[in-house]
Amino acid sequence: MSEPTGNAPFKTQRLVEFHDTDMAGIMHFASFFHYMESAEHEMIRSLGFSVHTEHEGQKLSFPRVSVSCDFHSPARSEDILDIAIRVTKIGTSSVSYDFRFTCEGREVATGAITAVCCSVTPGEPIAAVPLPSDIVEKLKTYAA
Ligand SMILES: CC(C)(COP(=O)(O)OP(=O)(O)OC[C@H]1O[C@@H](n2cnc3c(N)ncnc32)[C@H](O)[C@@H]1OP(=O)(O)O)[C@@H](O)C(=O)NCCC(=O)NCCSC(=O)c1cc(O)c2ccccc2c1O
Repeated sequence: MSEPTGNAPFKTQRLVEFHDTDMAGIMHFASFFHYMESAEHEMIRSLGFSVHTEHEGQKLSFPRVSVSCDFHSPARSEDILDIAIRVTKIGTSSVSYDFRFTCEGREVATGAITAVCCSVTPGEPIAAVPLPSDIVEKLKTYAA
């Protein structure tokens, strides 16, 4: 596991789309999971790699093994959400992130994802493999 570093989180913004809200006029809970996923992929691209990556000729994938979200106040269509991501744990093959959604400083939701670095070989079951050291170094940029 990585040592705590106190780094600043990765930050991005997302406009709440009308189609991501429900009949109560508030953002649907499932949409938060899509926004977390998109923000995580954006963070990974900002670090110079991709969720579709290869290492030493091996295709790597990052399936999720745990995802959660707590909802503190509603978000509405056309709200601009600030999303902050911290890398909270770098394991042997797993990486965990925390997410914080705010809207003009108001806490909207907090969530978490754990993904596992896996090798993907056609015809074989996916299996966890150690995170490559260069990816570990990049992920430390946003370590909590
Ligand atoms: C992913 C698995 C193949 C892992 O099984 P395996 O037996 O190989 O590994 P371990 O069980 O030893 O665990 C490895 C590692 O993970 C930690 N861990 C396992 N479970 C949990 C958990 N519930 N919470 C927290 N941590 C967990 C464990 O402690 C180990 O940590 P280390 O750091 O010590 O190594 C197998 O679990 C599996 O096949 N699971 C099903 C995966 C799945 O179907 N997920 C849902 C869909 S995935 C998805 O939606 C998705 C979204 C994306 O955005 C992607 C982006 C990029 C690529 C792929 C994406 C993607 O698939």
